[in-house]
Amino acid sequence: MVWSAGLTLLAALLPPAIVYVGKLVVDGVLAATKTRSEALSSHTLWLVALEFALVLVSAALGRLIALVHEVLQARLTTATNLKILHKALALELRHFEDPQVHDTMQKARRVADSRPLVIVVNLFSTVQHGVTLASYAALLLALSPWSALILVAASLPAFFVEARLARESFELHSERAGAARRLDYLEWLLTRDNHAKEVKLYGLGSIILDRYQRLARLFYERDRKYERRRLSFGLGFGALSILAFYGCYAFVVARTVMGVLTLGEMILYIAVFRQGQTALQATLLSIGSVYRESLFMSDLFQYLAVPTDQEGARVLPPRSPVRGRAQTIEFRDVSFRYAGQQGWALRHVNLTLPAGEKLAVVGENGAGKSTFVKLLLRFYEPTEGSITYGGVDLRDMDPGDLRSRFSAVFQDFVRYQFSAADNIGLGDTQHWQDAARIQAAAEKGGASTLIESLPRKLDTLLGLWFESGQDLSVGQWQKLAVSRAFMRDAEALILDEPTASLDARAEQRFFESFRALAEDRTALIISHRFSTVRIADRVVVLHNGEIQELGSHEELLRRGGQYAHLFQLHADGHGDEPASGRAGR
Ligand SMILES: Nc1ncnc2c1ncn2[C@@H]1O[C@H](COP(=O)(O)OP(=O)(O)OP(=O)(O)O)[C@@H](O)[C@H]1O
Repeated sequence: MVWSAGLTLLAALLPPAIVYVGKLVVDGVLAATKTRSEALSSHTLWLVALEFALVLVSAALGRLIALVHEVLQARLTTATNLKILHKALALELRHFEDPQVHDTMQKARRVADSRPLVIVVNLFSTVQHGVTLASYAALLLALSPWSALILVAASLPAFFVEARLARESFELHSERAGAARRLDYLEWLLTRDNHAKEVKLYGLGSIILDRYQRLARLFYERDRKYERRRLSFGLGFGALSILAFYGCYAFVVARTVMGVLTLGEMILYIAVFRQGQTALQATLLSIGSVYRESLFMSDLFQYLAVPTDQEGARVLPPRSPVRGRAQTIEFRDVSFRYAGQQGWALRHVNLTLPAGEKLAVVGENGAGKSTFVKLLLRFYEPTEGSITYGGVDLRDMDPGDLRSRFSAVFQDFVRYQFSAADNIGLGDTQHWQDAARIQAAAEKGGASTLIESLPRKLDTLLGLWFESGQDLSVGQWQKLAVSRAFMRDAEALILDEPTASLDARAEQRFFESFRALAEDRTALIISHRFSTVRIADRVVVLHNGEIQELGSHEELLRRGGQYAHLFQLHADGHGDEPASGRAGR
């Protein structure tokens, strides 16, 4: 920035100096031809050399400034992107599920690439052109204050129109942020590997492409209309400034013919007027540009200002149950409604999980199982009621502290396109490079045979996104996700359909070892599979967000309610014996 400022200031002073030396040259030539003086002509030649040197420096300065700006651009873009990413890390889950926040984030990311630099550069060039302009103005005022006034008056309307168009362009962009995101989505659908199968099988290409084209055409039409308006204004006001220039030109020529001005002065004034006009327009354009870009930058600031302080603890210092052992978890009359939704996702949930209990959560699609987990991890707060962990209200705990006590295998676990070691190690950021721990976790998660079969064992890069990556089957990825969950020495485990993609043998092994692996940790298992559910101490059946039944597998079977009914259906469909004796415990 300092380099840019210094060089820009220097560059600002050069054009008037060059013009002035040009005037001295003309005057020198006239004087020399009149007097035929040797000394005068050699003096004039030195002036030409000086002008040459100044032009050379000016050209070099231009290149140097461009270099400084390149460097600044690279640093500014990284810095802005880092800010955006830091903010993304601070966002809460509810933000990621909010289309408005997505729009804001999208707009902020578009701003990050070039706009910050454009503002900096234009601020400097405003100063540069301003300084050049001031020096021209000083020269011009000596000729005629009127011509200076005309110069300014002829440029102002263009400036105001430019500012107005800038606002229009910004509004245009803001309006269509949602549509732009849809366009990105369609593009993403057509270009990502995991969509290719369906797109090809169902022949979706033309439908998606058609939607893309229709949206893109809409954008194009609006852009064209806007650019046409800009052009017509530009032509009109351009003609006005040419008129002003030639008016003054005629005035200066007349004064020279009358002998009031020397030829050198005439050349000086014409150059000053022409370049002054250019400098003034450039100044106004830079100001307009700073204005337009700051409108766009407001998107970035709006995104950075998305409030994320709702996650903090209610009390300071936050309360924290003793670490290192399982704690009682209690839902006290918890009801929850997603923002903007009418219906309740959970209603009057009362449930106590003693430390170390293994609880299965079952229920049909949309019953509220995932919501239950989201509340427990404090991704959301109950609309009514409260949840306690080790007797402490979750709202009084630091969310980082709370989450560090849990391990989880989510239904939509992540497939990190990193090495196999990273895929497991990232489950515990404290020890993520500890090979012995990774091996042990792989063993627990049933991934050790898989890792042995990989060409570079734990160092094998997984996924097909990068060169030499090795893709895995869904079940193999799931084994890594389960291993990742065992990386951390957690107090509680959350397993959302942990065996959904495992083969029969792997599933069997998981059941057999689950109790030993879970040890005395509290565990929450969400599943539609009754074979999985039976390894739990108790089962809670959710229905429309409410607890419908609660008890052990055997109790619920005996009760003959919804659970027994579903179990029977499942057994009929799968040839499973509804015999309680086969329960995992
Ligand atoms: N982010 C969200 N915003 C608004 N409503 C939501 C959101 N997530 C879930 N819901 C609604 O809340 C209710 C409970 O959803 P939840 O995801 O907890 O069900 P689930 O039991 O986990 O279902 P599944 O077995 O299909 O995974 C559903 O009616 C669902 O439509």
